[in-house]
Amino acid sequence: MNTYPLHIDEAQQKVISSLSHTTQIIRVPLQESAGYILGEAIQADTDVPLFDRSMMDGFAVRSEDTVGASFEQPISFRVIEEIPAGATPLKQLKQGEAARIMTGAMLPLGADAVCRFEATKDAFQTGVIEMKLLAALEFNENVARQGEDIRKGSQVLTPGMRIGAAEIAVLATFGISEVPVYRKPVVAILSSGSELIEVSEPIQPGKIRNSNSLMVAELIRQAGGQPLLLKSTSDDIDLLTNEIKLVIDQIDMLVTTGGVSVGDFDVIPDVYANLEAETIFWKILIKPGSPFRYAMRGKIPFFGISGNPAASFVNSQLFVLPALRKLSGQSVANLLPPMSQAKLATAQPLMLSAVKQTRFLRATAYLQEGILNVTTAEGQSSGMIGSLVHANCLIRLDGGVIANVGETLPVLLFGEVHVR
Ligand SMILES: Nc1nc2c(c(=O)[nH]1)N[C@H]1C(S)=C(S)[C@@H](COP(=O)(O)OP(=O)(O)OC[C@H]3O[C@@H](n4cnc5c(N)ncnc54)[C@H](O)[C@@H]3O)O[C@H]1N2
Ligand code: MOO
Ligand SMILES: [Mg+2]
Repeated sequence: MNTYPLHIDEAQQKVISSLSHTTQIIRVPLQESAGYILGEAIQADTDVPLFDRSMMDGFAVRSEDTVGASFEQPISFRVIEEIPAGATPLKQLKQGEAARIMTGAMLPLGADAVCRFEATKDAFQTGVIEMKLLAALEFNENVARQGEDIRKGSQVLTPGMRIGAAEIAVLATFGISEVPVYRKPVVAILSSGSELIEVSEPIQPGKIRNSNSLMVAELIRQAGGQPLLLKSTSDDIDLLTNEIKLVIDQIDMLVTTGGVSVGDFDVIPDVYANLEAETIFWKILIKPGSPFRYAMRGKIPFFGISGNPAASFVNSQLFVLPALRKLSGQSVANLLPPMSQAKLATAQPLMLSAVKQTRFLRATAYLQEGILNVTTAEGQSSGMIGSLVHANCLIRLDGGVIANVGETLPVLLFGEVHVR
């Protein structure tokens, strides 16, 4: 184990390199597949579109027949049939002929362009047998060609992609109602602390409600893990050990909150030792969240995150979620949290302690005149949760720095950014 606190970058690399991703594939119904990581490549077994089709409500024509058409000199066409979407055309277009056609309908043989109703004279009413065209059309105008979107045989989705709305649309298009995905990593969450009471319990002197468990569970759910909430337990080594033992064979990761500093009742190191987990490192040069402890029991990583709620949040963003991305099989260029650059828009410069710690300040990033600005939230103490509610990012400030107003700083975005 390390004898000195680790730099954040080193600590993150140690976590990521200690893990390998799950390869177990399950099949889930398409409508429940969002948030899963795709486990197999998806090949296009047909062209998309499957047939040449109209992009407009109007008339299918041969573009060569439209040359010279204008408002002053319309060209007349004989309407030979009507083709609604979903129907197959019965006739082939010959010179001077048009077919009334709706958006999405199959183009008749012979046609190579579609004119909109708006480019014809008095053609909105149905049943007209003569169409007068007011403008010339180019070859392929208002036509979607077979395979122009996706070619048969091409790989449309690759393993490791996170399934969202767009991927669901593609899977639906190819008739994949059962999706091969990696099983979601199961992450047990256990909050330790004799002061903790359940959310539904009335408040008692000296006690606080357990807010960490559900917060961490939600972060895990959003990142594609399956949270497994254990009952929060007092700072009792045996009780905590047993609580974990009950589930140890069914989990991929363990997150404990609290009990990792140097207090008389900070018993998490003993609990991990009881479970024969090997400590990889303890303490990092960050604030909040410095007493973070990382251990491994065989292949199962144990994340001993700090009990202070804001520290719990930061430890989760910096360690738990990148680890989850790796375990879940997600192929992203960088498993670390996505960083952006934002201009410091506070009234005063940020003055930091000279201690060589990387600070993660709760902050709000917003767009103004195309530039990402950031202001710090009121209340940066590790125990505060109020300031998290209004924050959408964490400003990263490396040790011993003064950040001036207008300076560009790295920010870890975790929420939506709005325009101001
Ligand atoms: N002598 C020292 N004391 C402390 C140090 C230190 O270096 N020397 N480090 C401080 C720092 S920094 C942090 S961060 C905290 C970390 O404490 P623990 O991780 O051991 O967490 P606890 O002691 O269990 O609790 C801390 C704080 O958080 C509240 N808490 C705990 N669990 C929950 C929960 N599930 N939901 C809401 N709030 C929770 C708890 O009541 C405490 O107030 O240690 C400092 N001390
Ligand atoms: O690491 Mo603690 O969260 O700095 O207060
Ligand atoms: Mg403590």
